[in-house]
Amino acid sequence: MNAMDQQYPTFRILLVDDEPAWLKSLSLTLRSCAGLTNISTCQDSREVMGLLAQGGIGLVLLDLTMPHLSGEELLKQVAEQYPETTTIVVSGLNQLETAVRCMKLGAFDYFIKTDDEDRIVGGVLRAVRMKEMQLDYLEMSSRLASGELQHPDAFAAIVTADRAMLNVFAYAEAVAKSPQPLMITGESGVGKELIAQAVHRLSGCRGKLVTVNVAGLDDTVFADTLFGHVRGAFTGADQLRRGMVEEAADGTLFLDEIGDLSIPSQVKLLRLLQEGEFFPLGCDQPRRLKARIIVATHQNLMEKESAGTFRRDLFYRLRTHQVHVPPLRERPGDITLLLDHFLREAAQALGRKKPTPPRELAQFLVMYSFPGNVRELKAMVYDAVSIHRDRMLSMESFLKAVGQSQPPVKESPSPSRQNPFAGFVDLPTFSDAAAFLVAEAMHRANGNQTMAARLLGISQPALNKRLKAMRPEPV
Ligand SMILES: Nc1ncnc2c1ncn2[C@@H]1O[C@H](COP(=O)(O)OP(=O)(O)OP(=O)(O)O)[C@@H](O)[C@H]1O
Repeated sequence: MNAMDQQYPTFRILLVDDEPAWLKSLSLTLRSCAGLTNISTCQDSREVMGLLAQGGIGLVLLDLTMPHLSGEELLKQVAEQYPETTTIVVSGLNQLETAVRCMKLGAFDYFIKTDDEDRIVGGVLRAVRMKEMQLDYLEMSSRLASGELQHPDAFAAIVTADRAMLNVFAYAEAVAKSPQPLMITGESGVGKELIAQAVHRLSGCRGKLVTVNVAGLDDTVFADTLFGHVRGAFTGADQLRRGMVEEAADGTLFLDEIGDLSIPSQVKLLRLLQEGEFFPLGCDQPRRLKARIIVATHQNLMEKESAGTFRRDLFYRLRTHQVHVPPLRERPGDITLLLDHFLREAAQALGRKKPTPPRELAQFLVMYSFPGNVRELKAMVYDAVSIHRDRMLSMESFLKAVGQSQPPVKESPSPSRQNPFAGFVDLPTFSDAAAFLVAEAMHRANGNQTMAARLLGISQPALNKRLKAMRPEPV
């Protein structure tokens, strides 16, 4: 056995045959035609199990007619003891029954030595890819199971301590190197683009991250933006235009707002993903897709697919890997962290000292639903910092922002507008009703008097007086 350069693939390919000339010519062919360099050879089939025990071998190519231990017997032993190892038979025997028996024993493929060289090379490459996908999958599963991030620095721009967000990071890291598409879903402003940037960083791709917002692009503009055109492709095309797919070569193409894509553009995108090639307008030479595709949407594509406005085949293709970023209101702990982060960032950007937020601000924000998510919080903080004058940040701009962006009260009568006493047989007294109301407001405001007073529409001193009056007399 002689070890050769350990380069590609990451696992070793072992060629087993008792004819040294065949071993030499096969390894040379695999090296020169397929770029496979991580190859070892073995002339004595009795040594194979020992070599497998040392580890690192992912694929075995074996002959059938060998002295001492036949290829078929060896195949049986490998399948039993190393089922994760892929085996390919390359035999001198052109017998259908033997081939069927080998496949039943678990061989991945069966070739005859007189087969076309291209066929053998193609079969080996198929097995290598399959093995790579298996290893990829195993690595992904173990990373997900461990829950630990190998490169937390890739997510440094994303401020969070939320468990669900950390799970999103673990998943994103696990699939970052996969060539398959990734779909990022979540409400507007939750940080989907930041996740796409982190995945690109983790992918190890040399190329750029190219972002295209596809919302509002009609089909012609979509095709031109993605695929580009050659000079003279249409009237006015006096310059060649490189499409974004080409710009993103060896990198990532991030298609934002994918839920807004028109049906004809969906067909074009599906073709790109299925065939792995595209034609710039006016060009009859296909170009290869060399970019990894990430898409994002705030829409429910499953619903769009049921309604017939999003193609099912594209939907399933795009969500090979899928990650959902939770809305900000579901991660209240992050609100305080993000408030502090944006206060520092805004103060720095505006060349001011970081203001101190009033104590009740964080509690107040936690009660807000943030329809615009982190983007909305960021805008609120920047606005407040830009207008504040004192050392202490005022609540005013936050109250105003929340008042303005709360969704309008629905048409249907809300419970608060119905008469809560209508069903009572015995009415409570005025003071009992007021005490219940005050207790409920304090509960909803998490004990914050300023907030509770706002909910009741009275001043804070007035609320304070009522609270004191409600306290039981000391005995
Ligand atoms: N966890 C976070 N930490 C720091 N900044 C964040 C975080 N999440 C979002 N942001 C900031 O909020 C803004 C919106 O984020 P981003 O553009 O990634 O959201 P999105 O989900 O892609 O929005 P849309 O659906 O509208 O495209 C950006 O300025 C981003 O930097």
